[in-house]
Amino acid sequence: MAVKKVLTIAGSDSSGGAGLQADIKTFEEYGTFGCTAITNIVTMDPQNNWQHHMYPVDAEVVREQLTTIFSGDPLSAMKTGMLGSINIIRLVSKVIDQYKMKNVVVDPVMVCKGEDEPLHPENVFAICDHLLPKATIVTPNLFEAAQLSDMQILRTVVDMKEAAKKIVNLGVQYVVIKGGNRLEGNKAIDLLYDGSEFTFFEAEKIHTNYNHGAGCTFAAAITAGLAKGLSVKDSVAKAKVFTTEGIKAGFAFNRFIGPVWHGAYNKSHLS
Ligand SMILES: Nc1ncnc2c1ncn2[C@@H]1O[C@H](COP(=O)(O)OP(=O)(O)O)[C@@H](O)[C@H]1O
Ligand SMILES: Cc1ncc(COP(=O)(O)O)c(C=O)c1O
Repeated sequence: MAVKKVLTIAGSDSSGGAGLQADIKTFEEYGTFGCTAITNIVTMDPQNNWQHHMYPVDAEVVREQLTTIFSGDPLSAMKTGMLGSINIIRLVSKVIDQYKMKNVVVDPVMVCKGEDEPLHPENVFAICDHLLPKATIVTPNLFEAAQLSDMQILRTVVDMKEAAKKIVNLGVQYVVIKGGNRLEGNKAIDLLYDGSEFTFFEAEKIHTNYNHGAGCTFAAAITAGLAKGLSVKDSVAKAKVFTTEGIKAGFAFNRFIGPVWHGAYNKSHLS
């Protein structure tokens, strides 16, 4: 059987843990073939407390990358990460229609970990208007879920349920809200909602700071699972285990940051 082609439209994280680097590493671990359209190049400054700098790619260049990618056989699934501008969000929306894409995973990246303001608040509205009605699943963390649902910061599972209902009302088929490290308690709880049923996915909370790229890895794993024909629920269940293994194997990249290791799941399951 031919290998399944999958796409990420995302920013580049040169440190290798997050962004499109996380995505293609994860796609590869799942045995799928990853294509990338780069929207931003993110650099981090070790002389300046790891301050992030964003170098946006022109929307026209993103369009050319997408034309390259869609010039062959159809893709089985796609995900979006850091999109950066309304023009790029609109472009992605058009491409989903033009190529009749199914299995669309939207990771509504608004901040890099540790920050608490959306980089571009206007993009939140554009994601809601142009992407969510066309997406199979959206994968916000607690902060992003609060932004999408126009709620205050989410603190409890009850808050997560309320936000999930509001987000599905925006037109997306499924939402999975990642409680992760930020939810109080000793479990990392994620909540999947399809408009009628709530499903919880739980793992022991791992006490680590080395979880850079966990969100990207989780969304990329869902994307690859869908491409391989898993249901949404099974894709999320497998992505949860895949990401948890990655976090357990996280390591210090330098004194500022520690990425997950995308190869951990297969290493532990194959050896
Ligand atoms: N410390 C942790 N222990 C266990 N699972 C975690 C931990 N931190 C995050 N996760 C899980 O990793 C996945 C990504 O979540 P998160 O890190 O919150 O996303 P993001 O990178 O978008 O903020 C989710 O399944 C979440 O529950
Ligand atoms: C390009 C890019 N995308 C996404 C993210 C978000 O990463 P995470 O998966 O840790 O939330 C980052 C964080 O640095 C990034 O640089």
